[in-house]
Amino acid sequence: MPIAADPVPGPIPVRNAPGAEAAPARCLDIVGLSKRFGGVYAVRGVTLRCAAGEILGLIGPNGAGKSTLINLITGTLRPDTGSVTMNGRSLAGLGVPQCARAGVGRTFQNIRLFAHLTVRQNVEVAETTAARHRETNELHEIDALLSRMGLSALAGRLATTLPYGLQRRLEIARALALAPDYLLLDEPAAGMNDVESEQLVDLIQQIREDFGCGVLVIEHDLRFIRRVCERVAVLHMGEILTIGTPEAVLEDPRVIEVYIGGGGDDETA
Ligand SMILES: Nc1ncnc2c1ncn2[C@@H]1O[C@H](COP(=O)(O)OP(=O)(O)OP(=O)(O)O)[C@@H](O)[C@H]1O
Repeated sequence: MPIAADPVPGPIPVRNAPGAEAAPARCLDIVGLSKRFGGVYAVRGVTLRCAAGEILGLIGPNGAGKSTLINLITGTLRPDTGSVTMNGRSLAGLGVPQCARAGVGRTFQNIRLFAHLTVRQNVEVAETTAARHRETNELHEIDALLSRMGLSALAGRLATTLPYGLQRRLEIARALALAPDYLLLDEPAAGMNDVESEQLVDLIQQIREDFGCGVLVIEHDLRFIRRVCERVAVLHMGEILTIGTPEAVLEDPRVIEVYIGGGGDDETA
């Protein structure tokens, strides 16, 4: 029998929505960030302000430096120069767990769930960590997250037995359990069919509304980026080529040249 997600419920009452009175400024600031491998810059002088509650896209052809940038933000890699701050707090020198505790949640290009744990346990691990280090509320509780992501009925299944699209959703649920101020999604629509991808657009927008966190989306699917993002930054050879609205960016001749015309990924819209 095919495995199906529960219908995703409507909005949960908002507590930390953008503009809510007690909401902190949840900005992710990247200033002059550089990283070299050998003599080659993977990321060079990148400055990017991810505004509170913003859904910001990060695109660029293969090898542009997107994964390196996300790894620098999340503590997987140490920058050679530059800084990353979350809510004004420097993440310099912090490792992966400390960055997560500081408010940076992420998913991975190649899904990295705990294979030997159930769907529920995968979320539980993150929720337990968050309860010790972050201010959480009822939205971050395991059952609420599973319900929000349409995974309640699958809670007892081993995570890796889920279809690909649902594993991606589970990764988002696990990242949200950490009560992040900023959520970094690395190719969240990869491997999804059109229907799943469309549902994911709605889900990401709903997550932003409900949880009040900003979202940085790395994605090759430009149709997806156009639908979900308010601004898009283009990375090319490790540097920011341009930042703007999806319409302006995707029609920019320089972007078409390096990203679409240059043998990059097709926009299938
Ligand atoms: N650990 C590493 N050692 C050496 N070079 C690396 C390493 N990681 C990345 N690079 C190089 O840095 C550059 C940027 O790679 P990166 O993976 O960040 O690009 P990307 O935009 O994420 O590409 P893709 O879309 O294919 O995932 C590439 O030239 C890559 O070969």
